[in-house]
Amino acid sequence: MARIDLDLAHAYKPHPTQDSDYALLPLKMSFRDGGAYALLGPSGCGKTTMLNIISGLVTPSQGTVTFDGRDVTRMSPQERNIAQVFQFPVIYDTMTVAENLAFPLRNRKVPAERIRQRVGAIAEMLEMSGQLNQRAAGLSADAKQKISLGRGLVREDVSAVLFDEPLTVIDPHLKWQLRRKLKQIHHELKLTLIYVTHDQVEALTFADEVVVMTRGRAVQVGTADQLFERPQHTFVGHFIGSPGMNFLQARYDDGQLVVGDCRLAAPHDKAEALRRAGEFVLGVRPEYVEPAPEGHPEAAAVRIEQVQDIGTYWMLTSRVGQAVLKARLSPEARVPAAGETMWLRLVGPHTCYYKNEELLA
Ligand SMILES: Nc1ncnc2c1ncn2[C@@H]1O[C@H](COP(=O)(O)OP(=O)(O)OP(=O)(O)O)[C@@H](O)[C@H]1O
Repeated sequence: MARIDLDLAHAYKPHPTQDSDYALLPLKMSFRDGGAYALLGPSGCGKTTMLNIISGLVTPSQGTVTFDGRDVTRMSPQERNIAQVFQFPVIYDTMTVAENLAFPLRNRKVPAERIRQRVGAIAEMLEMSGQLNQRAAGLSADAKQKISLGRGLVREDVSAVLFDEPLTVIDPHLKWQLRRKLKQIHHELKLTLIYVTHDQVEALTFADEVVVMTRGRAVQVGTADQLFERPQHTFVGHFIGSPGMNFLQARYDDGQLVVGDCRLAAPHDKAEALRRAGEFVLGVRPEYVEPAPEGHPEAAAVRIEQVQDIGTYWMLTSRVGQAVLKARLSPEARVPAAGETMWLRLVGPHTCYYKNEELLA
């Protein structure tokens, strides 16, 4: 296992001049030895590029990759000792499940007894012990991908195991089970795992820390809780959560926050930073927008546009000035009707404030 440090940028085209020429803008980042990470972001944000730079399939156009302080920037995946699992199964159809799992170990001349133990342990973790002597050719796509996962995890001496959307071909129910399994395997094997996905649920259930990426930038590295509670960038607020954070244009005026036509009391501990910022964006998650009594200093009077029953909660859609405001109400709350005016609290301990997309206070 290794600690991985990136200090680099990457452009596929020569002579990049503007931000949009880069697949990865200049970044500095570390992956802890034995940590489970997810690279999360929409299509084209640079996740696969980052993964391929870590594995050695792509050489960064500038900067370095180090494993435990050793410069590996120009080394191949073999020299870096990386295991990789791709979207689609990479296995030998003519071999049995056991032979497929053993293959990476045989290649490395691991003693036969150790291979037997390790293949047995991995098959058990993946619940494939009963299929060890079956030929891979006859297995379902799900089972074949499980073998690919097993082949990625079977070696004990790898620097890291990298996964590129490995559950794409897996049936939704099994996907859920395998995500949990991978997390459990991580706890048992203590391997450094890096997992690319565009699915926030997949990232948040699998990883200890999630790297959120957009347009070639890693905008925040954090635990599920940190990404939910204190998004460092508006993209994180928007991308994490369902629906994401509400964003409202706001300005500071004489000890108050002006949002649309409403004047709200500025939070004491953040008032100075907001005064200095002048204009900013107020961010509040639908989960933290609460009904408030009429005239509450931290609440705005809003007109309810839509009320949806989501089963375990109500989702209100309202408007503050031009902006849409979503609120998630518990089933015990009094539910307003569309067209009603209601007071909703926007300023509270969970409210975040942004300037130029970055967290300000
Ligand atoms: N081999 C390549 N040559 C040129 N441009 C590339 C190459 N691979 C990726 N890109 C570009 O680099 C940017 C980042 O792509 P990348 O595949 O890393 O994103 P991603 O987040 O993994 O997206 P996806 O989930 O769609 O794979 C995109 O604009 C993409 O078009």
